[in-house]
Amino acid sequence: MLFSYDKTSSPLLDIPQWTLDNAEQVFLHGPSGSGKSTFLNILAGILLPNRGCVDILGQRINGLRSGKRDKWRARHIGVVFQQFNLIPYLSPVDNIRLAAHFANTPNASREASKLLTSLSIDGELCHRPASQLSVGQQQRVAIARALINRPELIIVDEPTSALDAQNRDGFISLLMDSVQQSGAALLFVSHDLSLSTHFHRVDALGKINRAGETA
Ligand SMILES: Nc1ncnc2c1ncn2[C@@H]1O[C@H](COP(=O)(O)OP(=O)(O)OP(=O)(O)O)[C@@H](O)[C@H]1O
Repeated sequence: MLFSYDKTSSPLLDIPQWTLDNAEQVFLHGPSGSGKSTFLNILAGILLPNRGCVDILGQRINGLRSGKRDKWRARHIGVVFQQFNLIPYLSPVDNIRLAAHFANTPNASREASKLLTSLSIDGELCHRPASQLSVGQQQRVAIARALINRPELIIVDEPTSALDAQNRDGFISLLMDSVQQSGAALLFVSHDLSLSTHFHRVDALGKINRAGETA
């Protein structure tokens, strides 16, 4: 798979092959600007490779039209991005119900409340606008939102960089517990190598990216 933002320049990513097994938990690291977030966006079908293909669960996602790709992502991939991307004026419950709506997931309200309770967001907090939650609470809502459609793959892009060590460890253990319970595969991107001990496999983007070798 080859990718560059500017098609006239040399590729940012040139990844001959990379695979993730069912239920595998992989930590991917690399220096700032090396293309980690870009790689995640390609795996999630938000960006398309210029050449090559991305197959997830037997589906060639770069072969799907944009609308179908969005639907497919909603059903099969849960994402937690750096800024959480919660809708600020919607409550935790409504943020999660919206994600469920995109994937036609049934019983979303009941499931959303169950998930939020399991992540210690309950009572009045569930109905407050997301903008009025603390960073730690927003993270937990983002985890719940990533899990609501029972995705087979969860992609997490360094949501811990703004946290102190205690909150960071809390976030990682909540995430790992939730992912283990759901049986999903997990790809977690960070440049903080100290977090890598929690994972089955550790990959360096520079090792899997041929463009990185020559840069
Ligand atoms: N939309 C864009 N258009 C053009 N160039 C971009 C775009 N997004 C990112 N880039 C560039 O692509 C390169 C890789 O960016 P990316 O965000 O994937 O790196 P990263 O490894 O995730 O970095 P960080 O660890 O700092 O988050 C950087 O040089 C960045 O400036």
